[in-house]
Amino acid sequence: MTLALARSEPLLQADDLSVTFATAGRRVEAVRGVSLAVHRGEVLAVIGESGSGKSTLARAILGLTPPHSGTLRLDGERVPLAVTARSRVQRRKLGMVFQDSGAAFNPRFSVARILNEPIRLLGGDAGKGAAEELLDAVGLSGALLGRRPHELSGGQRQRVGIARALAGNPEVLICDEAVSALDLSVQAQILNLLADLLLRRGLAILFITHDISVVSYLADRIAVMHQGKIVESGPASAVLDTPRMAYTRTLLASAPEPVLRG
Ligand SMILES: Nc1ncnc2c1ncn2[C@@H]1O[C@H](COP(=O)(O)OP(=O)(O)OP(=O)(O)O)[C@@H](O)[C@H]1O
Repeated sequence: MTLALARSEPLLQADDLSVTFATAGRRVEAVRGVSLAVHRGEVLAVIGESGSGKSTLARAILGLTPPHSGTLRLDGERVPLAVTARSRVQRRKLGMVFQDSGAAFNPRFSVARILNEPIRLLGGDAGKGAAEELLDAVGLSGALLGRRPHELSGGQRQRVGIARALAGNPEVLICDEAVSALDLSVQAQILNLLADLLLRRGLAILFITHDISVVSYLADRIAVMHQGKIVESGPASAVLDTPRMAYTRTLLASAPEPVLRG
């Protein structure tokens, strides 16, 4: 998917990020010294089994779970790990797509309200057809603006989730299991949409999934996470075709056939 753009600063760069949870007298090192970089027009997939630390890594980058050490840069600019007024503004460069975006929507809100909330919050003009433009960007008709989440299909809800993530005009999309809850045919449509947005908007995508069958289509590079660490990374074809680590080979061996091939 990589655009033929001159290499500059990565849009997203994390160095030596670590996150530790202390619960009930037990320390869990969920993310251990993770470094990664994603450039404009590029998809980096982070794969790993459940509990390997993928979601914690995403949450740390988003400032939802502060890391205890490491550095984070967005578009070359250092972002404080702790959430501050300034880091909140800096993190507007990030958009987040969750596994089941619909579950996060207020069931009483219309699609228009779901989209207008972040538009207003980010200082945009919610009255000027911005929500309709967002729907258009994700391949949905403005006719859905009056619908409630339960009146949408799973695929439509995920498209609205992506539209909401785009509301702040982010440069980086962090997709955490963004297609894992969808039927195979709908997965393919959403992967195509993400590929399309990547090219049209010049985004960088960090695509987190336990499901290796979806990464061969979208990912330029793959980082394999195991017990909080990145144990192997490289171009997608190299990691998928000639994995170096036994862990990666086991992970790949347990994967179903790819949804789409790149
Ligand atoms: N808030 C928390 N408090 C304590 N431990 C946590 C917390 N969140 C995650 N963990 C632990 O951190 C480790 C990594 O979890 P994480 O959810 O990041 O993994 P994951 O790869 O995203 O898995 P999954 O896909 O199942 O969510 C696990 O051992 C998990 O139990």
